[in-house]
Amino acid sequence: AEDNSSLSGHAPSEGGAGHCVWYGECNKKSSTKQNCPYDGPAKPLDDAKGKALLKKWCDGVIDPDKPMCCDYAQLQTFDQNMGMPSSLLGRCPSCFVNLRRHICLLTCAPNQSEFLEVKKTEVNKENRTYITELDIHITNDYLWGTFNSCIQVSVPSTGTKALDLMCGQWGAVKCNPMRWFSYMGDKTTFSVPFQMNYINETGNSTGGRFTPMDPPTIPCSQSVDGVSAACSCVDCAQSCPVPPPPAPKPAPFVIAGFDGVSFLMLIIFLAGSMAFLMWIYVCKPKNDNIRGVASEAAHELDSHSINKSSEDYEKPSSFIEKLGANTDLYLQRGFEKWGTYCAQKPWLILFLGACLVVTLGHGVKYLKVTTDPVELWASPTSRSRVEREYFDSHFEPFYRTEQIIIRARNLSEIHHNTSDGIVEYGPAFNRDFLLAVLDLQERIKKIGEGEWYSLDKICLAPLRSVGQTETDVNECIVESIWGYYKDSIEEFNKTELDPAKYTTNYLDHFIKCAANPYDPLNCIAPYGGPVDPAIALGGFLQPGDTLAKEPHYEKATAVILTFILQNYHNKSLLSPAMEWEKAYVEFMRNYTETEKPDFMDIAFSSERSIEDELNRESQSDVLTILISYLIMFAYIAVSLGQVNTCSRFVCQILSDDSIVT
Ligand SMILES: CC(C)CCC[C@@H](C)[C@H]1CC[C@H]2[C@@H]3CC=C4C[C@@H](O)CC[C@]4(C)[C@H]3CC[C@]12C
Repeated sequence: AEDNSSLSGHAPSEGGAGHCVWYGECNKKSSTKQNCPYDGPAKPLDDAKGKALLKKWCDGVIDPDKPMCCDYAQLQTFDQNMGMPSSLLGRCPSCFVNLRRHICLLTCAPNQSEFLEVKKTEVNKENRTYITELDIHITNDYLWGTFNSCIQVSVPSTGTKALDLMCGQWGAVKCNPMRWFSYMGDKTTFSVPFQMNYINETGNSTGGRFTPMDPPTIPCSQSVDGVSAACSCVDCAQSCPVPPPPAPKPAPFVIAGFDGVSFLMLIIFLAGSMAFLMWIYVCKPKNDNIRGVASEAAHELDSHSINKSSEDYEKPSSFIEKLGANTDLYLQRGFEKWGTYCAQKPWLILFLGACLVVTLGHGVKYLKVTTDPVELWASPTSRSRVEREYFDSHFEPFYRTEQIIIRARNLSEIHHNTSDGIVEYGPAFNRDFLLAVLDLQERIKKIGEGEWYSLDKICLAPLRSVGQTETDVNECIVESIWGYYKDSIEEFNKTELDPAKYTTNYLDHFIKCAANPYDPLNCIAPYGGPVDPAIALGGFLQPGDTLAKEPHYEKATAVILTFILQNYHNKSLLSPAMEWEKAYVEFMRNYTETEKPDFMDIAFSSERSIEDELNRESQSDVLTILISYLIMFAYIAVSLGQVNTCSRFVCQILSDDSIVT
């Protein structure tokens, strides 16, 4: 190898036009070709096929009719090498166009020397000199613009991000523009012909000799030509629909620093009481007779007296009044007779009464206490209920969910040293805390083991093969952060070294999986599917944040375990699930009361919890209702039954005077 520094160090030619640094291909390197150094003016491209290739890849960047620094052979190599990035990034045109622009300029721009500097050349067996190392001066704006437009592009066939494959060992999560471009410029990377050192505008050691390449970039949320569509939401966060910001809360109603409503009520109460007292003590005429309850003269009350008929009053009564008084009279007489009869034949009456109660009481057999919230709170004819019914009977209802929310208590944040500086993790990432969560999760999975209602028989296991007879709990969907570590402490304890020699551990692994839960190798949970970080973690949203804005999952303060069970429209198939849920609630109650470590705060719920609660409430009501009925009966017996001796009533406290009517 010969260091050919004479090729470098061109001052931009007069008029700032620049010239070529290479032209044509001089050496073959496995699948790609290495260019020949050429230090002269650009040459016109006369080849029609070459122009077609330029139109295909560099439309609008390189003018095919003007002289340039590439020949047809180079354009062919270019064309051959674009297959791979095109299949990875082609889903998102703006990203791909951005990336292509600099490769076009690099390959063909007539003013190459303004931003390219050949650093090393070698001579091959045929005695031809070819380029092996090159500096590319490029602006930060371009690097960041292109990076930002490509970072989220996904590769659906592998379930990864395009930059997982294009950023070398960094993967998409730890990729940044410099890491990405240096990987693409590394001569050891497949299909890269020579070492290309991307030198960004700010890190200039060139002393202004070069004008950095600065192709314009298009954000991924914008269309490339104003006609075609922009990149989809999957490939570009900026393209995702943003929910309208919530309307600002109305200012609280406050009077003199107090809650407005309470304050007004207090004023009204005080004014009312004042007015009432004033009226009593000041305005009320001394000899005014309030028409009282006890007034014998009061017409209305007195009209109920059975001893007088309506004619006994001086004032003639209206028809309605007469009707009322007569009805009263007949009722009174009728019941008087009936009462006397009962009192004369108490045993017969008691016997007949008992018979009646027993016969009617048989209806209790058909009594059903409704605890299904849907039955209770939705009208059977409401449209949503009818539609739900139809859906459920054809496709089965939504799964049964069992959820446990575990919050870290009195644990501090974790500071983790990474190649991107110190990253702060929320207390939910405390090692002991997570291990305790795993322990709890595994014990819940074992509830009912070996019984007819064990979890593996009732859970939702979508990846189980049809007709499979042997079932395993590990096939059950469990949405838990431990899915990222395959529910294994060994996986959890694994550490690695990243390219910058920083140790990476479970924390880095989490960041990687939160960014791409579908990563088939590293992040897929044991059940065979992804774990959504927004469901497995809690407490990571700062006030005002939404899930739409790439939340910082690593700030989580709580973890959530979700177990998903199969649900059936046909309620009779639900008994194993009901039984398991009962055992689960029992277990959780016991765990939170006796075993829960101090650093955990636990809340749990099961699908049957609402029904259980309704059941419990209606049962606790029974006692209340019984007692109030007893009191009512006692009152009626005492006040209407003319009880006048203590011997007839057990209650000694009630003296004759107070109850005699
Ligand atoms: C898949 C990954 C990581 C790499 C993706 C970027 C590839 C496609 C880029 C990076 C560097 C690029 C090369 C840079 C320089 C030249 C020399 C030119 O005369 C023909 C094109 C050619 C050969 C480019 C082809 C495309 C290329 C290989």
